[in-house]
Amino acid sequence: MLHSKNEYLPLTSCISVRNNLEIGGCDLAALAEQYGTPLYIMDEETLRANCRAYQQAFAENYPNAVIAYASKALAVAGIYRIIDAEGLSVDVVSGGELHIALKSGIDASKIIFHGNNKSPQELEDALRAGVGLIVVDNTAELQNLENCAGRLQKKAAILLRVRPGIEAHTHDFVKTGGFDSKFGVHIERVCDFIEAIKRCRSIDFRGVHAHIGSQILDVNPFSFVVEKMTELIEKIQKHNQLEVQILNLGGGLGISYLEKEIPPPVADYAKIIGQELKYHCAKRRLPLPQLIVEPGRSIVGRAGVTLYTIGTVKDNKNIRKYLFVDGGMSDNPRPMLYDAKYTADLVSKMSERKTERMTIAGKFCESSDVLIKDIYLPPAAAGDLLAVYATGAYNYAMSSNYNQNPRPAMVLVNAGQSRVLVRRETYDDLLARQEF
Ligand SMILES: Cc1ncc(COP(=O)(O)O)c(C=O)c1O
Ligand SMILES: N[C@@H](CCCC[NH3+])C(=O)O
Repeated sequence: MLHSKNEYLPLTSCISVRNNLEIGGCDLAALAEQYGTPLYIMDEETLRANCRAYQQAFAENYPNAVIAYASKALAVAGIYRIIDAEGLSVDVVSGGELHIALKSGIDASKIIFHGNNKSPQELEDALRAGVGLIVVDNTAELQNLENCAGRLQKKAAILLRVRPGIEAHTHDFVKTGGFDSKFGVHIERVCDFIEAIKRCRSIDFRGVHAHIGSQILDVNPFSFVVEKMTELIEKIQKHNQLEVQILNLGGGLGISYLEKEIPPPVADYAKIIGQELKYHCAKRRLPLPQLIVEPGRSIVGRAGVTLYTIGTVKDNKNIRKYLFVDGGMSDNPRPMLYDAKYTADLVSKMSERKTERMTIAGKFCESSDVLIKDIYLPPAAAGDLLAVYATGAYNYAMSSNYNQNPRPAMVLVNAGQSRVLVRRETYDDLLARQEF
């Protein structure tokens, strides 16, 4: 059965007239016939609803806020277009993401450019394009940017990335705000760094940025970071006599991957940030800054489902029963990298009892190529379709051609229609950049 309150399901999930799982008005078995598997499916309604939830929550709690989609989660032209149509700005983290965003029609002034090691070429591309903000990570980068902007006779509007010393409860590899992190400038050294910024003729300091981690399922770390950053803003205004116009708090709000995992609603996240920011600014007699938040996962994660075909059912008697699918670690490396958990259903057995404990493994030549360990499903057979939920973020974005498997196609579904956002790679694509 489908419990529509399960937050890992796309909003449009239901059972089709053919008794299969349906998303965006499209029967998943029909999508498998039309496009083949593995297949990434993106539900437009869920994606738009997530954008609107952010817009509305901040309009109600802190209207001077910009929502910038962190496109590292899924940097695909058709997705950028929807994000843009919903009125969000965009955060990019490489020349490649910048290129796709610009080609997708995103106005450069709505782009925020991140990265801890931007190359001189990337900085030049960003300046030439006229991106709205560049987030400076370190001294060498400040110097490169100053030189480049001077050469181009441009002024670079920047935020300074700060390492605030806050560790959110999340996997070690997706924490970014602690003092040991590779990102940003230690909060105690920010005022000195800003003195260096003041000596730059082609740099226009606009504000500060902090991002404390990803897949955060508790709003309290966000309230700590607001307190720390307003303390810092006061220090900057006193010590550097510079106005901090913008406070960027990064992204990080988590999503549901499993039934028991319940993320805070976006409304609560916006409320706590809005409340705390107003409170701490009033306490310190600071003007309210413009706020930027950069959600990635919580915009696209729930909208995505990956569809696989089961090839083999292998019973290692008394130990483990495997379902082998036609994808795996190359289309979703998150279980292997972060021990990430997912849940899944058999598309055509949605009403059957889940009586068998299975392990879903991929087709790659690695023992770690296991997508889901110990999931209960109805008895499965070769040819059954498996839908893995909440794969919209950091799946296609982190995919590879390991074992020379072509990447799956991605389709967008809405109101019974489907269209290709990314075509399936071919064997010739695998050879396309190789020389004999
Ligand atoms: C600077 C920055 N902003 C935004 C994000 C997006 O994070 P999330 O996908 O967790 O919302 C990240 C990634 O963690 C990031 O490093
Ligand atoms: N790639 C990570 C999130 C990293 C976010 C980028 N700072 C994940 O899949 O969970």
